[in-house]
Amino acid sequence: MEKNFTLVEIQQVSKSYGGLVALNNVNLKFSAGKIIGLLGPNGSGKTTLIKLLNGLLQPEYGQILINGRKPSPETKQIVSYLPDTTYLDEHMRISEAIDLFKDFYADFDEARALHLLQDLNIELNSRIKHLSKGNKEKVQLILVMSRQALLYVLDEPIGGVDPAARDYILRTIITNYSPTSSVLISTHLISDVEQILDEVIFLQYGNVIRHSDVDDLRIESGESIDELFRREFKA
Ligand SMILES: Nc1ncnc2c1ncn2[C@@H]1O[C@H](COP(=O)(O)OP(=O)(O)OP(=O)(O)O)[C@@H](O)[C@H]1O
Repeated sequence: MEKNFTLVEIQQVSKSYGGLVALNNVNLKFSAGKIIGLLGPNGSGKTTLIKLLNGLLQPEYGQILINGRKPSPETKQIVSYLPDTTYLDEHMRISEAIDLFKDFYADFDEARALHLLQDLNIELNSRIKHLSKGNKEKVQLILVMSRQALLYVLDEPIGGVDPAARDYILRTIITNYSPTSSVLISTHLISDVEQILDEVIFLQYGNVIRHSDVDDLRIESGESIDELFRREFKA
């Protein structure tokens, strides 16, 4: 598969909850080999877009294609998704969660997961429910990033993680993904994450107001992405 082929196409997608428009005619294309930041104020539609990509919600209008296919059980085999809530059974031990991922995903790299857990001093025998909030997040992210997926979709991956571990995790994200895969990261921790981003999407009231190359945007605005975000979305 070539680098720079279109991995994800979001075509004229709208989604409402009752009368509230959460996404309004969203058009986006993601190429392979990119780390893309999905940024926007609270309630701008980031999680809604992520749930649509993962087939947890259906668009009212438009369509989404991932590697040419609509979100489905087939695309789950190529999309590795970190939700914004705990997805593991809290009673499980970490070793059991690893077994679960091994059973579920043919692309799961157990050796990689074990190596990352060891680097972050996380005990395999611990039960998920006994972990601190930050360590729980680390475990979930490690499992998701240990798949050899085509698309990683990470909804707020480092909110509860301490700054030192954040840097380690961000480095892990850069070194893990291959030139044919892409990473979509939704986050409010822009200054931490912007160092690894290739592209950025700004959402506001369900509309895409920017989708730009990060270096171009920095040169054009003379600001960091964090500064630009704060200025554009000033309350
Ligand atoms: N299940 C739901 N039922 C009704 N409204 C919803 C539901 N989920 C989201 N919304 C509304 O849709 C809009 C977009 O929400 P969404 O969670 O996608 O935003 P977000 O950008 O991820 O926000 P945050 O940064 O706070 O996580 C908001 O106005 C929210 O209140």
